[in-house]
Amino acid sequence: MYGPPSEANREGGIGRIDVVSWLFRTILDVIGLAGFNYTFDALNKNTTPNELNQAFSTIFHSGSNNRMVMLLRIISPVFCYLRTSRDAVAEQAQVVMGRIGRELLNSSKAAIAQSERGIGDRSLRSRNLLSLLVRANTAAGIPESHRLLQDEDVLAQIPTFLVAGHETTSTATTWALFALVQESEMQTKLREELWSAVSFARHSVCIRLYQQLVIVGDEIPLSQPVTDVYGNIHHFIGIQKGQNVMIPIRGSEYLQACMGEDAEEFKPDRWLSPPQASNAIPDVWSNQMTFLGGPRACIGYRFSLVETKALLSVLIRAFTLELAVPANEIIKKASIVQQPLLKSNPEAGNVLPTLIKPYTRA
Ligand code: HEM
Repeated sequence: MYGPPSEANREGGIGRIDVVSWLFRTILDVIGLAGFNYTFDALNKNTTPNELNQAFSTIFHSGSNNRMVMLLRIISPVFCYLRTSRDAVAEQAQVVMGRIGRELLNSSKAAIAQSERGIGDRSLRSRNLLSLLVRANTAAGIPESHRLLQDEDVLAQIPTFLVAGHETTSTATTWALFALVQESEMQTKLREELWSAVSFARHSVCIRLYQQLVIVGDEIPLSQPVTDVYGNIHHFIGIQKGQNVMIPIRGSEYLQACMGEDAEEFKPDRWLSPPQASNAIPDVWSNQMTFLGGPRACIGYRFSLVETKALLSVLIRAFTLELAVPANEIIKKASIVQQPLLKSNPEAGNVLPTLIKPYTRA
């Protein structure tokens, strides 16, 4: 794993880092503070990962075999009976998460009770997803009929926000940087725009090209008839209640019919005037299904976009970035989200080796 730019690899002001691991840590710190006012301190390389960080890593980064089992379990509940050696460890980690979650919930309740009495922390830091949930359920003046969440319901949101809000955003930002390190002209153009503080809207395309999530639903409408391998023409696909459906979000966003012939190109300027046909894509944001659409759409998409924009803004303004390996060395590994791997060394896990150099404005 590549660490921070050390003296050993710092040549001519150039450092070599692994973008994946540093973004992973950054987003963990962000979701900890913004989600529950919890300090993971993951960016601090000198401290041992704290208990929740360890529990979280155990549950969600427990090896490629587990990912395979996880995918199989999504495909069919039968595979839920398949135990892996890591299941017991993951269950133990869940106990730790539950305990810490309860502590966070109790301190959030105590802080809200204090602030209602006009004492305690009234800063922005005391406002986070957990405290908003607790406040919505407990604050004086909320009618009894609106207090719908039990403690267990609130607690269940902690792992939900950690899972839904962590790897998704860190991976989106990783692929955004992957696109930018290969297009030095685009990177320079972006840097100029950022220095002149113009909108970030164009960088949405990085998410469009690389992000992918497995989802579950109960109905598939077809915009055009489809002919199956037996020659039968289908105008709709009926699915049974409880059946799992995988939506190839990434595939839908490469559709030339919607995005034009250059659909596969990294071309941020397309968003200055998006193809008319892309309006047909069901979405909550920017003519793309990255965050899905409709009632099951991502509830954290605005949060995620703000995070990604803030990170790109800070990084691109402060550094010039280059791939530290040839681009064809980076392959994409499909999982819940698609991650980068080194073709010559997949055992190294998800990495994106990158050379960074401080940018000095002329
Ligand atoms: C680039 C980043 C992200 C992507 C691509 C993404 C994508 C998605 C997608 C496709 C879904 C629908 C999944 C399904 O129905 O099965 C979803 C749901 C969800 N997302 Fe995100 N997400 C991102 C970031 C976030 C963040 C930062 C948070 C929270 C802080 C978050 C919280 C959620 C939650 C709670 C759901 C479940 C919503 C529901 O079922 O009502 N997501 N996300």
